[in-house]
Amino acid sequence: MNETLSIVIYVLVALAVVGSVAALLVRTRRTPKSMYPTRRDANDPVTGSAAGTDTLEAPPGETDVVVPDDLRDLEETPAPPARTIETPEPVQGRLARLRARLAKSNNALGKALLALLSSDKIDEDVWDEIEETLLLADLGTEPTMELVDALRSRVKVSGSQDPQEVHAMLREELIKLVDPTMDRSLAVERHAETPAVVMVVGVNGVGKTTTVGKLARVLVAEDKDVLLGAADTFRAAAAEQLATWGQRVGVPTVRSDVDGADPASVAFEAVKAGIDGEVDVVLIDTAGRLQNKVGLMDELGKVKRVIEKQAAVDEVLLVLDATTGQNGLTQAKVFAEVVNISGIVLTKLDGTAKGGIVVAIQRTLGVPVKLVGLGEGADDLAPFEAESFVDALLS
Ligand SMILES: Nc1nc2c(ncn2[C@@H]2O[C@H](COP(=O)(O)OP(=O)(O)OP(=O)(O)O)[C@@H](O)[C@H]2O)c(=O)[nH]1
Repeated sequence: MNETLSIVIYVLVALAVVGSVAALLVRTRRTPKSMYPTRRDANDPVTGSAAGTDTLEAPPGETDVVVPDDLRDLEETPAPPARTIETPEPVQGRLARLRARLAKSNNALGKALLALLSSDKIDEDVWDEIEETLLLADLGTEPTMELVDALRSRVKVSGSQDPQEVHAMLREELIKLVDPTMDRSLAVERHAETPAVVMVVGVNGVGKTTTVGKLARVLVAEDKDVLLGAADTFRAAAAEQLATWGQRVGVPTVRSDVDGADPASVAFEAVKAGIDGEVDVVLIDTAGRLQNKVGLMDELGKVKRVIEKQAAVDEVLLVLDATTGQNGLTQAKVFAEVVNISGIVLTKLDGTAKGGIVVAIQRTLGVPVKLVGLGEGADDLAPFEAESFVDALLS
């Protein structure tokens, strides 16, 4: 009897022990995970993963940095209710579509040049017309002269009037002008301790916010962890516009709800959140500043200096609107005096036959065009490649 009683007691004790261990395990699993509890590695989940059914992940935790007075309301956009995150179009498909669009918008230029070069006899009048066509495409005076001179002497030396041969020569000379040797890669690789930081600058209305949104999509499609900083505190709706772009691909946005808050502080907080959250890339949108307003341009320099207190700025992308032609060049020069521009984003190339501006800008600044905007759609941003650009012009 005694023996039976001890067995029953043993069984009860054993059951109680197993029960409490199980309860402990379940509770441990339910403990919410912080974004990256330890150093991030390849197995960590990607915030805002491109997977079509993912929901938004909470933005990085609070920072312990002292927030300036006018930024008391600085906040990261609260995680919105679960929503479907868009999957950006893969790079290859996007490029093929955009190439076709570029070819279409520059059709007039390509057709005019080929028609001229196909004439029975390439005489002085034809050369004059070629010159005029290139100038109208915003190639700029010096590059136009160089190209026409080079082509003339090649045609003379070869004695060829065969349109196909002349076309091939024109292609080669144009590629030389666009310069395939320039490094057009984007510096978006994370450093050991800090994210890559990309600042996007330019005058108002050129497409900065749209470019930041499109670029975030490209990076998310490449499985990068991205965070946006809305340092455009000048235009009230800009932060909202940026946060909407971010939400679409599941990327958090650091912003201030105070109108006219100090943009440098917002940029600082964004980079801080990027460091704490161990993201790969922080993209900073800035206000469209009028390049003739000295105060605003000084402010842009300050934004950069403040960011650099915590992390290197890897790219400063100057956004220029291709439809503004030579005016864009004047803007570019003023910006280059305030910050070191590392690359150009040429937007609205879909709406102009003035693709020649690419050459003029690169010549003036000595900085490569790295990206081109070819439409208002979310995936209408393409890396710039000299050869395919020229092929699109001449197709
Ligand atoms: N067709 C075309 N439109 C574009 C392109 N990029 C931007 N846009 C449009 O240009 C307009 C201005 O774009 P935003 O991104 O708001 O310009 P922003 O430079 O941020 O403007 P501010 O915030 O006022 O400084 C919007 O209507 C965009 O849809 C492009 O590559 N092609």
